[in-house]
Amino acid sequence: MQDVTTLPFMRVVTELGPPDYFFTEYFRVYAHSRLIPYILSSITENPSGRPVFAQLIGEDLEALARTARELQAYAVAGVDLNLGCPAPKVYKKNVGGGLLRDPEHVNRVLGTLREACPGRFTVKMRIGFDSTEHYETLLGLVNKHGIDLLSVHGRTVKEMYRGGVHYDFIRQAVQTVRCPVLANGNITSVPKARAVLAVTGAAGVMVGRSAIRNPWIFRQLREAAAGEKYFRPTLADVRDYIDRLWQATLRPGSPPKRHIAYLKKFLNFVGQSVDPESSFLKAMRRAQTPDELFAICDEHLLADGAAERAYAEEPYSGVIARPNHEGDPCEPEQGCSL
Ligand SMILES: Cc1cc2nc3c(=O)[nH]c(=O)nc-3n(C[C@H](O)[C@H](O)[C@H](O)COP(=O)(O)O)c2cc1C
Repeated sequence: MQDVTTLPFMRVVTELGPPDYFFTEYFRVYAHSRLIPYILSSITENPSGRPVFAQLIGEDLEALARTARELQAYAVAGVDLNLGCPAPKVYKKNVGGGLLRDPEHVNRVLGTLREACPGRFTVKMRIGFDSTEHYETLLGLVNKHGIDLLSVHGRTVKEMYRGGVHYDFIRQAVQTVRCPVLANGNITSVPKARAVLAVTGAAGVMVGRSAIRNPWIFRQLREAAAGEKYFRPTLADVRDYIDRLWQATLRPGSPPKRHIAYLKKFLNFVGQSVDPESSFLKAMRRAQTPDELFAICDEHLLADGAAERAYAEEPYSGVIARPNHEGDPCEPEQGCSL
């Protein structure tokens, strides 16, 4: 995820229980693009010991092939193509989710990247742009080009992040393609993952936003899959997570105000499971200094017996991470805002 699954966040998740695989935020690929060093560092300095796939977004065949070849010099588990980003600035350039309107060009892109990737070549896609009319054709292309792994976010681009996820379409992918499929979209907890795996028959799940809210989710999923009682964090664990995030994302010389703003993006998700009245969220959004922010965290997560309270497994209903900012999580020109 853009501006989230950075090296510092990978470090924190690694400490708390990493996923089986990571996917980098995407490298933008165009005629004169270069591999961006800070994204590359999540591959070269990957602290997790888990495989990491390098994700690309683009539509220029020559540039995609060149980039895929360049990546072979690094310890990547494979190259992943983004066919899902719903940000208008992105899809208007006919990349990410925008490419789903043009299966013929997807065919060329997949053919080019398949040829350029001697190792694994994987695809992350939504189920269509504004309808699912090309979905079957796109799944056929996944088979035609021998894609090694397909992750499906069960919404169209135009649906952004609204409404339910169409898990029946993920099931259709599982029944159609020859490679393993990861189900993506609103995998919020162990019970939700179990339900989605049962409905879709997918080989696994891909977790996005819930990893920000609940970085223990990968550990929980692994423990549950092994038939063990899985870890249930308390609010004290959440307080510790916030400390880790703060430390990991500190940049020398960066003004505290900027750092607070960055951390608040994460806390917007974290707050969804702290209390049903959004008291923590409302308070932390007002914090101006690190001292204020940490005092608010202490008050809501540690004081008066809060420390031992369970962190809710699901987000509280009606507690939203990004009020007045529906959809559009990616503003790649400015970096990405959550
Ligand atoms: C802030 C943010 C950044 C994202 N960046 C990417 C990205 O770079 N590549 C990608 O494939 N998906 C990206 N996504 C989409 C997620 O990977 C995922 O498909 C989507 O959020 C639905 O899954 P979830 O309900 O588990 O979050 C991003 C999502 C968010 C919220």
